[in-house]
Amino acid sequence: MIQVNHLSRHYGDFKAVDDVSFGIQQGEVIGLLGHNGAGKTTIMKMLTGFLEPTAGSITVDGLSIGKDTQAIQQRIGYLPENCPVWPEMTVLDYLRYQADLHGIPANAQRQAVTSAIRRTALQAKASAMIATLSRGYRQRVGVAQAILHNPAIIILDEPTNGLDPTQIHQMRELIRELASHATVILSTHILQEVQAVCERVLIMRSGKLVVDARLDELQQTRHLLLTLNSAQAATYLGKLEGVSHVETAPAGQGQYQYTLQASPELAPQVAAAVHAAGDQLHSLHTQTRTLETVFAEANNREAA
Ligand SMILES: Nc1ncnc2c1ncn2[C@@H]1O[C@H](COP(=O)(O)OP(=O)(O)OP(=O)(O)O)[C@@H](O)[C@H]1O
Repeated sequence: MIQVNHLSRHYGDFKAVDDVSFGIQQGEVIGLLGHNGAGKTTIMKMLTGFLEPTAGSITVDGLSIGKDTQAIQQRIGYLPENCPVWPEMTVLDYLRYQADLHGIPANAQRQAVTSAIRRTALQAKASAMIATLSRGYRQRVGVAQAILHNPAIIILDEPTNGLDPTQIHQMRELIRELASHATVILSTHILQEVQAVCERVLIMRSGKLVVDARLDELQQTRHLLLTLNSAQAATYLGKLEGVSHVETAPAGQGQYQYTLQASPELAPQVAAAVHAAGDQLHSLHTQTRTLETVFAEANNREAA
C-alpha cells in the first residue's frame, strides 16, 4: 500500500532522514519510534506530501508523492505534531471549515462532520470554543479533522503528547478504533505507546531506520548474549550452524558483547567455539527480546 524507497531529507549538510526504506501493508498499525530529533516528523511530513524529499521515492497505491501528491493527500488523514487547531472557532465550525478544505462536497459535509464527532466522542463539546477545551479534547478535534474525509491511511504525529494518563488511555482507545477501519502510522518516543496499540515498530535513530520488526516476532525471538575479550569473534560465531545473525558492541574494559540470534540450546556449541578460537568467555546467557531491550540496543549500537 505504501512503499518508501531510499528516502532522505537534508537540511543543508545535516541529514534529518538518511536513506530510509520500508513498505506498509493495508490495515497495519505501525509505530514510528525514536528519541527527539530522530527524524520521525520529517518522515511523516514527507509521507503526507508537506515536505519534499531530498532523495528517494514514496508511493501510495501506485501513486507517487510529487507527481500525484493531491490524490495521495485525499487518501491520508494527518494529525500534525502539536495539533494545530484554531482556538477561536467552535469545534463544529472548525470541522465544517476543514471539511471544505478536504474538498468534501457541501451535501456530504454534515454527515462527515457528524460521523467524525461521533467517532472521536466529541458530541458534548461540539458547540464549545476550541480555546476552552482541555488538551485531550483538542487532540481529539485534531483527530476528528484527520478522519473527516474517511481516509484509508491515518498518520498521527505524537498523538498523546502532553496528555494526562486518563486522556492517554482515551486516545489509545480512539487509535484502536481508527485502526479497525484504516492503516495507522503513529509516531512517538514512548515505548508503551507502541506496545499498547501497534503491530509493528519502525525504530529511527539519527535519521536512520535501525529496526523494522513485528512486535509478536520480537517477543518470540531468542538470543544468546556473550561477552568476550575479542572484537573479531563475529567471523567464527556467524559460521556456527543455527546462528542466523551476530551483532557486536564494545562492553568496556577491553570486552565486547555479542548478540547472537540463536536458540538457547546452542549455548554449549557457542562456548566450545570461543574456547577453540582461544578467546576468553566472560559471560554467556539467553535473552528474550522485548521492545525495551531492542530500543536500548538500537540506540546503544548507534551511539557506539
Ligand atoms: N526546518 C529545519 N531546519 C533544520 N533542521 C531541521 C528542520 N526541521 C527539523 N530539523 C532537524 O531534523 C532533525 C529531525 O527532526 P524531526 O522533527 O523529524 O525529529 P523527530 O524525531 O520528529 O523529533 P521530535 O520527537 O522531537 O518531534 C532534528 O535534529 C531537527 O532539529
